[in-house]
Formats: sequence, structure tokens, C-alpha cells
Amino acid sequence: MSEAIRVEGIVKEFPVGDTRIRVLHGIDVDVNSGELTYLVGESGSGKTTLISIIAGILYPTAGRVSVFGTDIYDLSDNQLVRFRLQTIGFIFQQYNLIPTLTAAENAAVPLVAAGMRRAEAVDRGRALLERLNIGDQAEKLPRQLSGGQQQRVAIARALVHEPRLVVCDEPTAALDAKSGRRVMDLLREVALASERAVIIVTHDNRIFDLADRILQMEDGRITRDGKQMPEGH
Ligand SMILES: Nc1ncnc2c1ncn2[C@@H]1O[C@H](COP(=O)(O)OP(=O)(O)OP(=O)(O)O)[C@@H](O)[C@H]1O
Repeated sequence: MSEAIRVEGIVKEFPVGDTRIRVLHGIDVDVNSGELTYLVGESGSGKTTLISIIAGILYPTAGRVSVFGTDIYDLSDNQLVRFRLQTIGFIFQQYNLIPTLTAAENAAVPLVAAGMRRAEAVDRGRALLERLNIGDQAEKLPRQLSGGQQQRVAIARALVHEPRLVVCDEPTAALDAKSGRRVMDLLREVALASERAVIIVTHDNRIFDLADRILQMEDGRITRDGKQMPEGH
């Protein structure tokens, strides 16, 4: 276990009308590799905003984020895009699949973007779909898949290039218990590999027992940091 992510003094404000609202109030936290870290808290507490900043897709108003030793907001826009492509996999609440590509092609997108030959990339995408138990759906288009199947394609796409940091927003919400477990097994395997880290935002009490560490947010602050679920969940 070693420090993978360092978050220091993160403040985020959004403009609303003529004013600005502050949704993150100066967050300091480290995340270790070798652990599954969960981020929990009520709707609106700032979880998605924080993981988006950690994943390099939303600029903070103030503060620093270091991902495996790189201060990501010191990078130029182009460098950040490249760093994100190579190092970070993000599983969004919306699946954001490309409607004209098959499931296997969607899963292969990060590899193709990194320059891998298309046929080899699609083979790897298909192999990951098999591990997620939807290998038989690999040649279908997203609109021919159920919500849970689309979610697993999105998960395959986030993992296919073996990013060192995987950030997930409700990865199991649309899945039945068995599919959810498969996804979690895969994410745990990633987290336990050396020099890789996984952060999961979740309300899914079926998977709480799998967390190594649980961070709780309230009103834009981290108010608990421990192994146990806070009361009320
Ligand atoms: N682009 C935006 N403009 C203005 N306010 C925003 C914007 N994005 C988020 N917010 C506000 O920031 C706060 C935190 O939102 P966030 O989505 O991070 O919460 P969350 O904890 O992930 O909630 P949920 O569990 O419902 O997804 C909310 O009050 C939300 O309304």
C-alpha cells in the first residue's frame, strides 16, 4: 500500500446567476494504491464534483491534485488530455457509448486512441466483455443492449488500457447482484495490483462490505474516514 493520489486544499465554486456557490470547501485527502476506496454521502454533498476533479475532467477553483506524482493541474491542456488517456479510467453515471460502434469497438476506444491496431484493440475489448459476462453481446450496438449491459461496456472501456487510476461513479447501480459482484471483483483486482488505485462513488449497500476504506462527504467536506459504513447507510 502506498500513496497514489494526493488532494490538497481543493475548492470548487460554480457560477449561479450573478453569484458563485461553493460546493467543495477545501478538501485534503490522500488515496492509497492497493485499496478499494469508497466515497459516500448524501445527494448533493459533492462526490461527483470531487472525483471529476481527481480524474482531471473538471478544473478546481483552487488547490492541487497529484496523481502518481504528477500535479495534474500544472499540466497544459494538451498534456492533461494525454495524461488522462494513459493514466485514468473514468466510469461515468451516463455511459457515453458511441452509438455507431459495437460493444467490442466501444470497449476498445482507449486502445485505438493510444495507437493500437484496430483488430487487436477490438480483440482485447471483446476479452474484457467476456470477463464481464457479456461476451455474447460484443457485436451489438449500444441501442440493442439493456442499461446494465451498456454499463458493463462502459466499465470495460474504462479498464481496457489498464489505467493506473480508475474512478467510478455508481458502477453497480444499474446491475443485478451477480453482475455487480463481477464488476466489483474486476475493480478489486485492479485496486490490488501494485501502483494502481480505485475510487468508487456508491450508494449501493450490496457492495459496502468490499470497501477497504470509506470516505464520507457532507456539504462539500470529508467528515469521516474509516473502514466502517457511517450510521444511516
Ligand atoms: N455545473 C454546476 N453548476 C452549478 N452547480 C453545480 C454544478 N455541478 C454541481 N453543482 C452543485 O454542486 C453540488 C454537489 O453536486 P455533486 O453532483 O458533486 O453531488 P453528489 O454528491 O455527487 O450528488 P449525487 O449523489 O446526487 O450524484 C450540488 O449542490 C449541485 O447542485
